[in-house]
Amino acid sequence: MSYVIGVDLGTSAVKVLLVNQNGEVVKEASAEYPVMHEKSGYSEQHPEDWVKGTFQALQAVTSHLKEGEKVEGISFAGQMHGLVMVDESGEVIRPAILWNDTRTTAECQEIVETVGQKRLLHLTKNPALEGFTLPKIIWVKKHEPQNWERLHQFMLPKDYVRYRMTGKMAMDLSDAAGTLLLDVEHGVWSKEMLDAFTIEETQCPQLLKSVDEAGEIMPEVARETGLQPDTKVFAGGADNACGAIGSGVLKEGMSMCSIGTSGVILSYENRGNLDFNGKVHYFNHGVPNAYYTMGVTLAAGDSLAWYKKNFGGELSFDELIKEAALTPPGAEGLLFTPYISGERTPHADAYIRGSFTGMDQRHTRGHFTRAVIEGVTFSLNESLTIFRENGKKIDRIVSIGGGAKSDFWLQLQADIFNAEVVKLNSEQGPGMGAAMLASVGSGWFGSLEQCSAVFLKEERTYKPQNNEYYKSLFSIYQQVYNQTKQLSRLLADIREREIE
Ligand SMILES: Nc1ncnc2c1ncn2[C@@H]1O[C@H](COP(=O)(O)OP(=O)(O)O)[C@@H](O)[C@H]1O
Ligand SMILES: O=C(CO)[C@@H](O)[C@H](O)COP(=O)(O)O
Repeated sequence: MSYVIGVDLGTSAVKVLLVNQNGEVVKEASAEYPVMHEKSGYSEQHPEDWVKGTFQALQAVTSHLKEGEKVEGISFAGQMHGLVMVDESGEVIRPAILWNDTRTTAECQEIVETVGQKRLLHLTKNPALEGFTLPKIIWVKKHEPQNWERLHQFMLPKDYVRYRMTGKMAMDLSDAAGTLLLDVEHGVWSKEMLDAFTIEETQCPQLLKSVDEAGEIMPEVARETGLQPDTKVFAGGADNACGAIGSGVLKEGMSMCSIGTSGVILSYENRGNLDFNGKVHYFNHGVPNAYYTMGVTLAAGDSLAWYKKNFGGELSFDELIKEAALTPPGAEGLLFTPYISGERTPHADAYIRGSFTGMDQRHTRGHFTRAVIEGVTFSLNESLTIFRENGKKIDRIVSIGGGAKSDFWLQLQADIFNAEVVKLNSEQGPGMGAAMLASVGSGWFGSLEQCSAVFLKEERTYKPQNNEYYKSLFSIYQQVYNQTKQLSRLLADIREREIE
């Protein structure tokens, strides 16, 4: 029997899937790692934790292989935008600065002042947002010149893990799109952007397509992970691009919702030369010559994880959600906004912070849990609303990520989105998408479409039931941002004050 492996280097954990030729996940393993928040708005991880976790999880799945069985190909999906800096000898220079780190508001302003908003959108298709990679590079240049001096190349998270397996530095187009240095339409590094910020092209890795081969597994890595040295390694892609592949979002008209640490509403685009005026992210797909647009909630699953850690006691996600399901829709007047790390879509605002509004004597933990889940889903509905207001017809959404483990949350998505929500045989879209890239690269299928016909199976569809009720609540939710914006600004000073 032959297999492929999909690695999803998420923010909360790395998840590794061993997949057979029928697209069945025969073994999966994961390893968690911490996120460090040294200051408000800061979010960092140690790349070594990713490598250790990935190797452990790989060992756990390969130990399942029987005599004569073989992993033919491996590929990667990864949390996007995170800045990994390596020196000439390939050593990591400082911890990675992640996608949900929002320290770079000043650098975003600098980018707009230097290039001009119109030109920036023309060149990169995207606005300057704190989470993207270029502002992080400028921040390091400015605040840590000693680290900048040492930079040989920068990479994104999954590229670093792949580099540690193959010894080759590379980046695929779908992930490079989130750096703000790529000419997204033409799929090349933008010389104008590089020159504007005096970054050498040699400091940017070689660009590959997601399906391209990206080196061979080094012998010592083969020993440590249980992979054979002749296992083919494919470039892979951004977790959302791979999530789209693993959701079957492979043609115009198809959409996905992902609730991982972040939350995403994503829609397929055939063309790379449309103008969304920076309202949504516009990136290269993992499908060759295709694109996608998406809106991002910074703390989607992360809001629930934060809430569980601080207020959930010993309860599991399932147990907490069981309590929430006993409370009525709307949590009897309790509203949550998920801005615990600031926000991206539709409010690109690093200073905004979350809120519970409407707390009442009668409210219990179940109400709070429901409010968190509803608030996150309202936030995603704001992205969906942008798409619909721009003429997209979205009445069917494939849902993936940790949030899709919960039937309650899937039904709530259908109710709030007013669309059919589809759950697939695996909620692990990015890992499945990476496995699909490896299977096409290994020659099992002629295209990702052919692969999806075999690999992806719809398990259940959730139909909207309670949309009218949620519509009125959503209009109240939409007011909270403007009503709390000024308060959040005032509180920012207190958040940032050092404790003596
Ligand atoms: N049983 C569950 N029900 C609902 N949500 C869950 C469950 N388990 C995990 N989650 C949510 O999924 C999130 C993790 O999703 P995942 O896709 O693994 O994230 P990432 O790829 O960012 O590491 C958690 O933060 C949590 O909010
Ligand atoms: O920043 C973005 C997309 O622009 C995030 O979606 C990251 O890619 C992290 O993804 P998860 O860990 O939540 O899957």
